[in-house]
Amino acid sequence: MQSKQLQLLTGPKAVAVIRKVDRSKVIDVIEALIKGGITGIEVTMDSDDALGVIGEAKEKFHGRAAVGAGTVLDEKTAEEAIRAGAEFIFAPTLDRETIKVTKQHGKISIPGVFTPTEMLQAYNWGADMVKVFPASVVGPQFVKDVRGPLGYIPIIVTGGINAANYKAFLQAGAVAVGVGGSLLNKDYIANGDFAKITALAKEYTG
Ligand SMILES: O=C[C@H](O)COP(=O)(O)O
Repeated sequence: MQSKQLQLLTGPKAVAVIRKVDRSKVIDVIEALIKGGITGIEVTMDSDDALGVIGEAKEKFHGRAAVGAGTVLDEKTAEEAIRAGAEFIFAPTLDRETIKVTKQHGKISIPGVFTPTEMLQAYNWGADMVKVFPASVVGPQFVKDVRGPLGYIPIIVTGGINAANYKAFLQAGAVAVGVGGSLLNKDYIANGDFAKITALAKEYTG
C-alpha cells in the first residue's frame, strides 16, 4: 500500500506544493498537474479548507495520485490531515511527535531538515525521507556533500526549485524536488488556464 503511494509521490521526481490556491479552482489545478505527469500532490495546511481539499482530491484522484499534507507543524495537525485522507506528511521543521503519529498510521513521513545532524535525527526518529528546506539557499552541492556520509537517507528538496535548477538537485542525489511557486502560476490559475499548468508540470516530468 505504502509503496504504491511512495511510487506516486516520488516516481515522477517532482512533487507539487499547493499553497493557498483558490479553493474553487484547486481541484482543477490538481487535475492539470496530474495530466502533466506530477502524481505527488502536497496540500499545505495553511490553505483554505486544506482538509476538505485533501479529502476531495484523495477521492477524486484515487489510484492516480498520492495526496498528502504540507506545513504540518505538530502531531495534532498530522492526525487531522491523516484522518482527512493524507497519505504523506511534509513539514518544513523537525518534530518527533509528528513523525511518530504519522508512522503509527502507516503514512509517509517527510520532516524538514537543514543540517546533517537534523537529517540523522529525523531518520533515527522514523522519517521515511527528509525534506531539505529551503534548498535553493544551499544549492545542489549541499545535497551532494551530505550524501557522502548520509547517502542512505533519501532527500527531497524544496524551496526555490524551478525548471532551471531542478535537474542539478536530482543529479546531486535528491530523490525528488518539491515545486511550489514556479509551478502554480498565479495568473494561469486566476484565468482558469489549466492547460498551461499542465504544460508547466511537463517541464519537470517530460
Ligand atoms: O513551502 C514552500 C515550498 O517549499 C515551495 O517553495 P517554492 O514556492 O519556493 O517552490
